[in-house]
Amino acid sequence: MQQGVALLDADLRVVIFNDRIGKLLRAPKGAIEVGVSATRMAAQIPILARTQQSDDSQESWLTHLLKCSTLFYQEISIGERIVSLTSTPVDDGGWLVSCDDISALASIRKDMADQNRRFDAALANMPHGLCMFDADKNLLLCNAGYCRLYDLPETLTRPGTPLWQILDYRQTAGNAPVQREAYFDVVVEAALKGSAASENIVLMDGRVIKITHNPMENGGYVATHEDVTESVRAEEQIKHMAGHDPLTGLPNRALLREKLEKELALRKRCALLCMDLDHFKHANDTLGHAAGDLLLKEVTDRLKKCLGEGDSIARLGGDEFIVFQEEVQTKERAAALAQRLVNAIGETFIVEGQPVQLGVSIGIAITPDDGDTADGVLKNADTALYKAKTDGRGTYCFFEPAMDAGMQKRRKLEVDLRQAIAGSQFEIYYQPQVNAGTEEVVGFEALLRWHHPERGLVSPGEFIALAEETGLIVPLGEWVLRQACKDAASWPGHVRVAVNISPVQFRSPSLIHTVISALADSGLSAFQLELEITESVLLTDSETALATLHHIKKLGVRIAMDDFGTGYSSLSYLRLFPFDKIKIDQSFIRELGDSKDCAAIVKAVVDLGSSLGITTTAEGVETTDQLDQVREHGCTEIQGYFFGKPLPFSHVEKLLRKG
Ligand SMILES: Nc1nc2c(ncn2[C@@H]2O[C@@H]3COP(=O)(O)O[C@H]4[C@@H](O)[C@H](n5cnc6c(=O)[nH]c(N)nc65)O[C@@H]4COP(=O)(O)O[C@H]3[C@H]2O)c(=O)[nH]1
Repeated sequence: MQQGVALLDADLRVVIFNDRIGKLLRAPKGAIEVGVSATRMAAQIPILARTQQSDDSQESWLTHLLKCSTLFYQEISIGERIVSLTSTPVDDGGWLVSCDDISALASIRKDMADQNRRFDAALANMPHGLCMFDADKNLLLCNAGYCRLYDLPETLTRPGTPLWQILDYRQTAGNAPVQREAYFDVVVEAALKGSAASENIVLMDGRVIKITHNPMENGGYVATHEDVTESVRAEEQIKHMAGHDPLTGLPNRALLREKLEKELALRKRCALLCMDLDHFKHANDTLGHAAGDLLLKEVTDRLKKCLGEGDSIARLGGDEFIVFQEEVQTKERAAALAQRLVNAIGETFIVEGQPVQLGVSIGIAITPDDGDTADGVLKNADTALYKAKTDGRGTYCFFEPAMDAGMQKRRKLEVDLRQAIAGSQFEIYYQPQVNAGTEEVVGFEALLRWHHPERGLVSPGEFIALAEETGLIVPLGEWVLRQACKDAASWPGHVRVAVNISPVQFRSPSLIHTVISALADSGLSAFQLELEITESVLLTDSETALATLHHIKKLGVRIAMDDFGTGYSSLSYLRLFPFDKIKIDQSFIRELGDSKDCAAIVKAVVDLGSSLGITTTAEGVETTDQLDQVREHGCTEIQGYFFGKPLPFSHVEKLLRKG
């Protein structure tokens, strides 16, 4: 038997006992014997007389036995052991005393108490709110985090508090869910019906609380409440950044495409206005990028002000914007918006105290007529934009299917052009320039020709503009310059070669280096080289352009102003730079016979040239009549079919040999 037992009679004397009791109580020998009284036992075994420290009873075993007749239970520490001591009154007035080693049980109980304490502490320190409600939506328990989250008074945290009472309080405190009904449906009712889920609930004070609720077996639910405002904001920010342009805050291409796809699915009639700022690159280059950014923000503000209700705007990058106009029943509505945009951007901007003039070109496509996919509509609006730009910029243009064919042709030409540059399909033709008096050849103008594998000889009028737009003119122009120098190096020293330099090529930072190395590689004297530029070179960033011109002129290379008279300010540019030559545009020469004005202009230019000591060349002289007139006006040099069409290099050699 594990238990120790002893039976006491009504006089509290031992009637019977087993050995185990003495061992468990660590009784000295003879302390428990038949006939021994409880008082004597207590004297021999002190713990039986000691007042209890634990339990509710403050009595000792002996005191209780002497005055009481109810069951008495004690736990006593004896050395390392915990021993239970139970004294049960028996019917004839005696007691049955039993004791047991409950050390193992006591240790389990202690562990459980510790665990409970730890659980309570964890509950109190939990950063999240935790609450439990029963099936009738009455509070079972909540932790400190829950109270902190909603600033609940203690009276509302007591078990039994109805949920509606807590929510009413939160309503007045300003932190109830914004959509209280929805909160009930998606969280409370769902949990009570037995489904576990997680929901983000927005509160009246703007915070976002993630509520995770789990149904309990008894029909109630337990929920955690976590303040996720910060992470939701961060997530929103990241999402916003993915769909927006950081500089202007406008939606970007990805977001625009998304919106467009949605509208297209509804088959609504909307307008897409694809915009490109005119002269922005120049402003950005001259003012610097910081000012360029300010300018773009200002542009954005102006564009926004032009929009009507339901219209939206996006930035595709650089100086490209898109306006999306909803519900466009008539083209006039889109045209009116486009005109407002053109007018707004046409007004002078002031950036860092500097006036800046921009413009905007707009291509318009209407859905679903001009495309039923986002990419299709965007492409067509872009095609119309290209047309608006070639129509002279600062204007708008609606997409027409015929434009598409033109655009495809242009794309094909671009592909061909790239292949041509890589595959050496170019050749330079040379057109003689003669002295007006002696008719001696003084030079040749280098004119580019393209031997297209399918189309045969293609003239520069068809591809120079495209080469400029795509930037291909830079490598192409460099090839012309190097080849022309190489060819001219075999000519007599007094025969010059004139090479056209495109404004795009002129702005390229490598131009000066290219000129120097073309001369060095070919061995051509700098004085034999003439660069022909048009006034558009000086139109933008004239200070840098003038510096480049001076640098090249210092090398000994001559500079000619081409197409003189076709621009607006040819005359004023003559004051800015000491040109070596003015080439009077062939449009004046062609009209010489019919227009007195043209004759007067040619005369004025020649006079101006002679007073400034500048050579004047009449371009496009085809007839004896034209030749006589330009000679009469005093032109120094002549170029035109009258003296010779542009010829391949091999013919030039023969011509020069003939003298
Ligand atoms: N009807 C008529 N035309 C005449 C007469 N005399 C000359 N022409 C043509 O007038 C153009 C003169 O060249 P441009 O004004 O510099 O105009 C050139 C020039 O601006 C550009 N270009 C040609 N080659 C190059 C080049 O290597 N680089 C650059 N950047 N542009 C070039 O292409 C333009 C056109 O070149 P082309 O077709 O070769 O046309 C040439 C020439 O063939 C004439 O008596 N009657």
